[in-house]
Amino acid sequence: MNWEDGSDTADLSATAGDRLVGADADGEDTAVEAALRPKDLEEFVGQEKVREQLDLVLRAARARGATADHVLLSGAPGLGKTTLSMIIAAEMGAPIRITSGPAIQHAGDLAAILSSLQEGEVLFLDEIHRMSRPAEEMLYMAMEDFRVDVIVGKGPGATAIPLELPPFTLVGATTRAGLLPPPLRDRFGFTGHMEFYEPSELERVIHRSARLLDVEIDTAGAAEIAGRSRGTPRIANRLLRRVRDYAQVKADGVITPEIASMALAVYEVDARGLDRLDRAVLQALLKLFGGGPVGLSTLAVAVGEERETVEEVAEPFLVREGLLARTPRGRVATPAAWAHLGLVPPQQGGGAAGSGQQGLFGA
Ligand SMILES: Nc1ncnc2c1ncn2[C@@H]1O[C@H](COP(=O)(O)OP(=O)(O)OP(=O)(O)O)[C@@H](O)[C@H]1O
Ligand SMILES: [Mg+2]
Repeated sequence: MNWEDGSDTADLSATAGDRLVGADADGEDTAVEAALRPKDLEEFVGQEKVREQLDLVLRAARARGATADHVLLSGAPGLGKTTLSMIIAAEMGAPIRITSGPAIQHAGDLAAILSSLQEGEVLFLDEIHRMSRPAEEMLYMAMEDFRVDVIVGKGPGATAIPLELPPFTLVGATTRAGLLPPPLRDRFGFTGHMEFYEPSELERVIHRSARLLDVEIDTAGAAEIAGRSRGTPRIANRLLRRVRDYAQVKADGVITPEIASMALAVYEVDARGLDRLDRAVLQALLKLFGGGPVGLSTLAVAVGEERETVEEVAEPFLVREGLLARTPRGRVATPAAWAHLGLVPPQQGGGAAGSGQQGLFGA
């Protein structure tokens, strides 16, 4: 069941995938994550709103002896969508079938899966926004009427044979809810939006994982790792494993805040979770362009990366952290960016001489 091996998420994951702070799953994550996944809602850390709402949906369905309504989970990579889908099946005492949008090329692929579902089964459709059009249309009918039309034959002689399906629960996951066509979105009875996690929640994730991995960690050590995990449990678990390696090789295996920060210094993950690429972008923006505004292409050339890498790999987190802003005139550093890199912003506006460099780049 190597469905999460990332082979269908080509795009930028080559660049993003080998980053310690990348949110997409790499090979090692895939292997370890199964063991670290919470098994029920009780164990699932944080996401209070989604958890409470989902708990009601599932309890009510159980009380009625019915199959739960279709559920859509949206949120950034690594926040727990796959985990939650498995929890839904477990809470309903139902088996789960796992597939993904890109794996369904033809409507026929989907028909084959749907027609083999058992009553009450959970069908997890990951990256549901990447499904083909014909498959999507077949899914509409399956979700609403538990029926599909299987097309037999080609051309004018083709006929549609209706096929009844047992009631099932579709759990769709997407990192891009905005890309879902409204008719599809509307067919979900419940939509859960996963938020980035608070550091205190990530600390709980880290303590839990440390226990499962049989690693000793103190409270401050967990806090140190949590603060660098970019609001994402997957990253927290990955950093924990790297810090554990360091603690094992360089110390007595116990993770203290000192060990955590020395370990993460080796991996160039700073106190705020920025890595080498993030800092290179900020540094170029501040040191070469006086804090901007500067165009994306120019910034990319300055750090020796592709435009897309800067835009899609580095910038989203920098923007989220309030370190960088995208403006119509170009990329601009915020005061927090200067502070984070320990640099002093050039004097703004005032008629003082000596700000020649500033003038070159506007502002
Ligand atoms: N709320 C949580 N509590 C504890 N651990 C969590 C939680 N959410 C996620 N994790 C851990 O983070 C890892 C990644 O979670 P998961 O695979 O469910 O993310 P995802 O949202 O499906 O990511 P992707 O978009 O890449 O598919 C798992 O190992 C899981 O154990
Ligand atoms: Mg997933």
